Amino acid sequence: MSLASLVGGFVLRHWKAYASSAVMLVGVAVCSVWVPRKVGAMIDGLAAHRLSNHDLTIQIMQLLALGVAIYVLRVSWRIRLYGAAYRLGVELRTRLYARLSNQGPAFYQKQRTGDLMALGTNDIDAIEMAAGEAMLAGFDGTLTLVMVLGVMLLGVDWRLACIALLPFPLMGLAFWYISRHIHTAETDSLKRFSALNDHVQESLSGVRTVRALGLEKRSAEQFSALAGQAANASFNAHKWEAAYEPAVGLTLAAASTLTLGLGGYLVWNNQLTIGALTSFTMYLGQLIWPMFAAGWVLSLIERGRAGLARLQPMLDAPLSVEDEGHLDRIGDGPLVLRDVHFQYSGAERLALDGVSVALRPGMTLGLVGPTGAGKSTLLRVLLRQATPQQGSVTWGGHPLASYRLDALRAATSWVPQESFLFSASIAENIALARPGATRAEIEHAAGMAAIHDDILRFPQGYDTPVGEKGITLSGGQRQRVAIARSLLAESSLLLLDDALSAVDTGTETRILEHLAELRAARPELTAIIASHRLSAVVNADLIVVLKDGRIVESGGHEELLRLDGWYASQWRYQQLEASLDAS
Ligand SMILES: Nc1ncnc2c1ncn2[C@@H]1O[C@H](COP(=O)(O)OP(=O)(O)OP(=O)(O)O)[C@@H](O)[C@H]1O
Repeated sequence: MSLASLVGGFVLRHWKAYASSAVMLVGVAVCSVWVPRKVGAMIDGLAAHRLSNHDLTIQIMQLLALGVAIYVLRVSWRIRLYGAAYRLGVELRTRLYARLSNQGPAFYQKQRTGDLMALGTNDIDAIEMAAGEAMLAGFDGTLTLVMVLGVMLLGVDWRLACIALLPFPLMGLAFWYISRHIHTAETDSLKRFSALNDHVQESLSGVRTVRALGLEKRSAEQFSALAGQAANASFNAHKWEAAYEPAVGLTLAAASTLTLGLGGYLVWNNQLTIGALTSFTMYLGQLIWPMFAAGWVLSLIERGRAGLARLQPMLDAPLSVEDEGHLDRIGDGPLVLRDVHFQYSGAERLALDGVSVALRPGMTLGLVGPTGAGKSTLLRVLLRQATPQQGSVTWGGHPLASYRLDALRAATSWVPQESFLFSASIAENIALARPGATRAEIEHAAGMAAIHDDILRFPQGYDTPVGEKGITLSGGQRQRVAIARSLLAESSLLLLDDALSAVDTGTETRILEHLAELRAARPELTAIIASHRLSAVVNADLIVVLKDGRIVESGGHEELLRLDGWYASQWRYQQLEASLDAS
């Protein structure tokens, strides 16, 4: 979509605001055009001694009234127009946010957070300016230009008007040349600002790592370099914008010279009065605004076009996970993966290579294997964050893709390896999965996740703020808050992705006991526990060992020990490690 159709469509939808602004603008233009005529008539009246003191006072009062009317109308129409234009920013931001929140991990793997943030702020600001400031200056400038030219041609002297207009085509040529450079410079400026934003976002998110590695100086140098590049790019755009001013100045100087030359000649030959020449010169002065407005509008339009060119691909980016399902209730029946193959884009080998597993409702699957074996990827397939290139996944007798994403998400609770806490209280963080949950339900879930006692020790208990603006929880505490969140959701599929890795074995045992109680109370709850620590999966109904994306062993704990493969050797190793730790 072009900027013109975007802004045009917006103006049509908000035509009342734009139309009332235009009416007020016409009022401003009429009043402004009237002033020089009045001044010219006053001068001629004074020169001819036709004006009495009383007449002069009345005329001066009328001029003052015109000035006040112009002021009031200008303020009112700006308020009206800006009041409408800011809504375009809100609309675009809402669209961008909605699109981004529906994108999956594959999209975010290719995009930089700081860049997306810059799009939502700087670039949309530029587009908003094109619908507000540019429309304002464009309307105002065009109307003033038409009226002033009309009066100059028809109301003062057409010969003067024609000669004064001679330099204007050259100015148009200069404007065209400058605006092309502004577009390039603005595109570069927006890109550089994004890069700077990205650096700030990344280094602030990783500030502890930056400090721990002593990288402050290097990070500051990188920031300084990026800030310098952003400033240079912005300066370059402003340099081009500044080129409008001399073009306007030169055009006006040439027009004034030509006018005074011809005007002087006409006055000398009694073909023009001094008052008319004064009016004409004042009108010429009134052309300064439309000319500056033209430059300003062109540069705002180029800025808006550059912003839209960066924003549009994000709004149009295909969803990395399509939501084309129609079923909104998960059917009864097993969760079945059949010959699932999945390869990340750009990866050289398959992350899942022919995986087949069937889980009856209520079963617990333990997913183990060396690092990089494909455990998290398998969970991502179940979450529909990754779509297998081959094979099928069905749940309750229907392919996963036939469910609506919100239905799937409501039925699934996922605790990722790195759990994220929002800037809110602990209670609010737990209740995210079920916003209407009572305090008793939140505390019950926290008890199941073995975090209740820790929470009571925090300064404000469950109301303690966490996340960026609150206290920092330990990795284990964060994991347990995330587990509490997932248990509160009461969904039918629980996915734990190495979610107990940061808790000690005693806490792990307590959580697993609570999970066993939960499964006894809710026999339909299916759980998949991916873990490096085998103690987390010993009681699972089925344990699957993944290696290089393939299932290399599967069975119950005892069965796998008897098999004496990777699982058995890993079990012995981990048992030995635990006994060494205990001694
Ligand atoms: N986003 C990605 N893009 C490309 N390759 C990826 C991506 N995520 C994972 N991989 C690769 O896919 C393979 C499986 O990774 P996965 O995270 O599923 O393993 P894992 O068994 O969960 O590992 P860990 O136990 O270390 O968490 C690995 O080789 C990994 O490097």
